[in-house]
Amino acid sequence: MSNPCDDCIPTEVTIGHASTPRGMLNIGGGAPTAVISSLMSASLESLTSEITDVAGAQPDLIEWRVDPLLASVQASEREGLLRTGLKLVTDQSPLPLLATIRTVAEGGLVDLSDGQYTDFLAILATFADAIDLEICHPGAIDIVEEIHEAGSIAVASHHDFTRTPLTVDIDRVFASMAKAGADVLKIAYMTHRPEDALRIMDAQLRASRTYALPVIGIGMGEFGAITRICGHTFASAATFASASSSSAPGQLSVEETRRGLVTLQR
Ligand SMILES: O=C1C[C@@](O)(C(=O)O)C[C@@H](O)[C@@H]1O
Repeated sequence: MSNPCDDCIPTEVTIGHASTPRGMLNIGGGAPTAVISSLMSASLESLTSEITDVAGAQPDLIEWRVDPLLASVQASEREGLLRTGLKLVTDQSPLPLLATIRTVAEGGLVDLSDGQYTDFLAILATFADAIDLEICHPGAIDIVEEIHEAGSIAVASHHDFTRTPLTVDIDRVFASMAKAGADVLKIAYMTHRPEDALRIMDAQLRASRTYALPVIGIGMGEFGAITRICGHTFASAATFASASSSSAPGQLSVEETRRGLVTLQR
């Protein structure tokens, strides 16, 4: 069967570098939908074993969710912990690494000042292969260039853990991400009915045809499960799956996700 997205502008983004032990991964364009699993450790002690567990599930890329670790200590201790954790994770991960600080405003665990959020992302960009950038966070747009100069990839993101926004609002979010110069555009919204999943897949397909960039669309919750396996049909460059622990409601395991992706990709 021909690719349903034949009329899209082909795009491929490389995450990581062949020169590191983590290697590199191409997403978007003709590449199969990549599977990403998250590290959710709240302590340095558990990070090492979690890396082994997550890598053992064989995703294509590892997301380090830094917010549980940062939330475990006082504000004054956070930068030191971030630097130590970054060294540990980049040294030990056998796969390319996406570093994410999910703030409370977007369903995560840590609340940072605006300056601290962007400062921490700039530190992460010096070693991590890709950086999640909450596009609505004040100052986020201003550090896209810094992320690029550090040799990393900017994955613009927008999350709503309560609902799926209206189509017009999702389209606007994608437009602001592309305008900011992001390399990958990602949305993740809570679904409560089948129509929510349809809206996400519709918007992600349109965005992939509008911008020459890889797009990731995720529906959280029960009705969103289909969005996690339909990447080939509806042009989602990557998806998230649980390995050692789940980082969002409705995630399938790496194995289930891969089986679904392979079944629908024919
Ligand atoms: O953006 C996402 C997607 C996600 O929220 C999900 O629903 O799988 C999981 C998060 O860890 C990740 O940063």
